[in-house]
Amino acid sequence: MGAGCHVFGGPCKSCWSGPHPPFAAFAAGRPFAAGRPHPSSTAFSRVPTVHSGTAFPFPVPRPAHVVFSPPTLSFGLAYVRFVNPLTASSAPLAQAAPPPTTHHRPCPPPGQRRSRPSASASLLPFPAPPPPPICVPFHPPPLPPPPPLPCVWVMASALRRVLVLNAGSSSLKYRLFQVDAGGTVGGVLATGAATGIGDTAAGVLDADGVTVPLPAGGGDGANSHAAALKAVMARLAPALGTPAAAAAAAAADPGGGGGGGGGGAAAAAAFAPTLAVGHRVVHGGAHLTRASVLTPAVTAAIRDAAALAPLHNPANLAGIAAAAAATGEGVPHVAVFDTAFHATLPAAAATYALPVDLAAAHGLRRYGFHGTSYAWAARHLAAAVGVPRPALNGVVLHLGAGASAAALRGGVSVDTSMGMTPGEGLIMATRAGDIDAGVVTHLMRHVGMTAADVDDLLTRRSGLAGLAGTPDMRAVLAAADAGAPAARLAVDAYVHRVRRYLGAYLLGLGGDAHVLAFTAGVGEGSPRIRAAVCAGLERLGIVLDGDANEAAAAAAAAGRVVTTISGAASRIRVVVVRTDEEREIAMQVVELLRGGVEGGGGGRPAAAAGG
Ligand SMILES: Nc1ncnc2c1ncn2[C@@H]1O[C@H](COP(=O)(O)OP(=O)(O)O)[C@@H](O)[C@H]1O
Ligand SMILES: CC(=O)OP(=O)(O)O
Ligand SMILES: [Mg+2]
Repeated sequence: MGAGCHVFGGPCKSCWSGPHPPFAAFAAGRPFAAGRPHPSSTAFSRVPTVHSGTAFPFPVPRPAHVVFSPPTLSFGLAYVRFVNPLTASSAPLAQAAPPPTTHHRPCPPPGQRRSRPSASASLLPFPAPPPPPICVPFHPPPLPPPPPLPCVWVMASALRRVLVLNAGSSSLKYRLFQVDAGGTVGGVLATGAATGIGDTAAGVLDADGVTVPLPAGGGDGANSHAAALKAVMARLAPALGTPAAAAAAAAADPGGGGGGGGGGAAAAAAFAPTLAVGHRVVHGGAHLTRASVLTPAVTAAIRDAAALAPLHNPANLAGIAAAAAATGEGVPHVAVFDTAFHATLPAAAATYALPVDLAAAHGLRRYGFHGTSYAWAARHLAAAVGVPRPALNGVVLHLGAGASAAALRGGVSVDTSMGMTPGEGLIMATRAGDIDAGVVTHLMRHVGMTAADVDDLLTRRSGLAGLAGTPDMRAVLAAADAGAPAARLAVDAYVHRVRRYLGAYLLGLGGDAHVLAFTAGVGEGSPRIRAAVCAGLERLGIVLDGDANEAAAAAAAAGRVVTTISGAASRIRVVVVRTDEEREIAMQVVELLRGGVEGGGGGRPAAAAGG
């Protein structure tokens, strides 16, 4: 960090010697111009040492691309320099790049050892240096390079809206939030979801309750994320007010009226850098352990991690590329990682019992997912239970289409059921969860399946879909009620798996849990599953109140985030948390850009981070 550059705090003498150019531009009502590079853009010393104590000692990337440099303290304003999220051209960005993941290193002939990996490439805190690894060739699928964006300056305190994009494999959900002058994420200005992306049939965009077909046969391909994003940005143009979004609206609706797509000229005129975009990114790999402004280095690391989350990261990257192209310059993009919340996993919980050299060379370890949902739960549970967050112990069950469990000790993740990929752990809508690795080799040796076949089987054709013929728990429960044996077995196996993890985590917490929380589609929607999970656990201190359990959905529908469903005799408070991953992402975006609290996704509670 350059002398005098007080990250988050004081004047940045090494950046600006005279009036601060972006502030001058802002004061004059002009869009901010590209700034000259910060002379010390590897500086960002306020990132808390999440690798202290029991935390996993991974190198925490220092987001060199973000430099808070208030020029004049009397104004109380902070500027954030956002460099190009997607190109890798500038020298400071190259410095910021995380260590290369080892699977990109060239391999010697199979079976031969390669030279010892560098310290920065070692992923686990092994006490003794491991022997040189045996090389196993590993080739992640190639992904197209994202489009370039120029450097921009944004005044963080000017943020008034955050667009959150959650790009799934076949869907693109979005929500546009209002942000007030104090940085509080407020009302929803627009919401919607594009579905059917990648299908041969036409996809649809459901925007604020209005369903429209996605454009088919366009120049950039029908039913692609890019096509869906284009349609979404056209709908949002009046609210977004970026020149690129306005141009998209004008192109989609040259008449300028109706359907939410008009107003392009007005939007362009009203352009101001008051918008940020938050992206849900499922896998951040070993190095992206907190919400990060998208830079070439960050984007490259997400691409590296795509091999570990093949259902999710490629879709996330497609969403990022399409959104960056749609918003144009002047808009910071921030990635919020599912894996980040689990950066605190102790080594014992994150380690696979594999040869240490092989694991280190190839990043074979447990990461954990659904961290945005757990961060949201942790935000709300401490207050609901009445303990400070750094003292909060409990178990959270995120039971959605993808499902996982997490144990929180001291408000941070100390164990979780998903592993290197989001395939481990609980039975899910279409994923098998835990399975003997021998099943995989058996299928390959004796059934003739390829790795891709097994991937497809375990991630898309298993779970509830494999057991009961439908991925939807509501349909499975209805079939079970109608007496279908396969559906009954599916429910029993599902509940059995959840209880296996619940028991393990309660034991891991030494019986000292304040709270058991259910969240996500099944966790929030099904009193039956909640009751089955909690049945007979009175001696462990878990006693449901049947009426409260049945009434929880109504409380959630009325806007309540945490609803208690346990009775007075319950030592452990049992609750339903209405998860809101999009709002959590928006909050982390604002927190990051304003330089205040360092994100609930950072694996440490805000208080411990000193924010
Ligand atoms: N009332 C309900 N009872 C049981 N399951 C439900 C209910 N509502 C939704 N679900 C299940 O929740 C799942 C979707 O959960 P959600 O958290 O929205 O998943 P995701 O975000 O991973 O797509 C679906 O598989 C659906 O079957
Ligand atoms: C990580 C994961 O499984 O996400 P989802 O539940 O959205 O599929
Ligand atoms: Mg989900």
